Amino acid sequence: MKLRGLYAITDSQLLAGRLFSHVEAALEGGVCLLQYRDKSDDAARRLHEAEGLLKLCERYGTQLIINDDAPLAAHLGVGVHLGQTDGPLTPARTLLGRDAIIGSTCHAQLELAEQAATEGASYVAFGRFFNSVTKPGAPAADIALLAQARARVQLPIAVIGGITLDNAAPLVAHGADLLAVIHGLFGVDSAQEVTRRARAFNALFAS
Ligand SMILES: Cc1ncc(COP(=O)(O)OP(=O)(O)O)c(N)n1
Ligand SMILES: Cc1nc(C(=O)O)sc1CCOP(=O)(O)O
Ligand SMILES: [Mg+2]
Repeated sequence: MKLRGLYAITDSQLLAGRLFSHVEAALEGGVCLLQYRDKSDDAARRLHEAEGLLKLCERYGTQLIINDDAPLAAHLGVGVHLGQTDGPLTPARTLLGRDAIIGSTCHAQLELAEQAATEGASYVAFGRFFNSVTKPGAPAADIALLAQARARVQLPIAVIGGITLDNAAPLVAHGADLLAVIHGLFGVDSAQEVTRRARAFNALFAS
């Protein structure tokens, strides 16, 4: 499966009361990967929501990724995204199997991306490229990093942090494969607008 296009990420506060409707609207517009990102420790709600999102993803032929939680990903038979403090990649690969999609946060450090590739990651993620409402304190990354990453790491490259329709095109032009977006996709009341934005993000990969 080719990892290229919009990588939609949920946010429990932003999507409170409209998680499924806004996610379905995004899927309608086209989503390559959907990440369920819930930073709470409400295990029952997390399981219920992740199961619901998996059903939606299956209907639209989209892969679901669970943020932080490899055991939950294993329970559902889906992929996982792990940050630098979310546990090692190698045991996650053993747990989830060779076909699972496993992503790794590499901030702005090429060495972390090379290590992630060695340890079996499916894609590497760099960021934050712009000011982020969701995670303002994330370490900053510069767009020049992307050409270096392309040369040194043979994996799909995800970019994240403050990405909107107004600033995403240069990231794609400099080698990004996946645009990982929360607020720039879901930060709007109208489900129709979410669908429009999803289509517009994907159109950036058309040429
Ligand atoms: C695609 C993607 N890239 C980076 C992150 C950030 O992961 P992490 O550093 O573990 O931070 P949290 O998202 O867990 O707060 C991500 N989730 N997805
Ligand atoms: C979850 C996350 N990780 C980041 C990193 O740089 O690693 S930035 C970020 C927030 C992404 O949300 P938004 O699209 O609303 O800025
Ligand atoms: Mg994490």
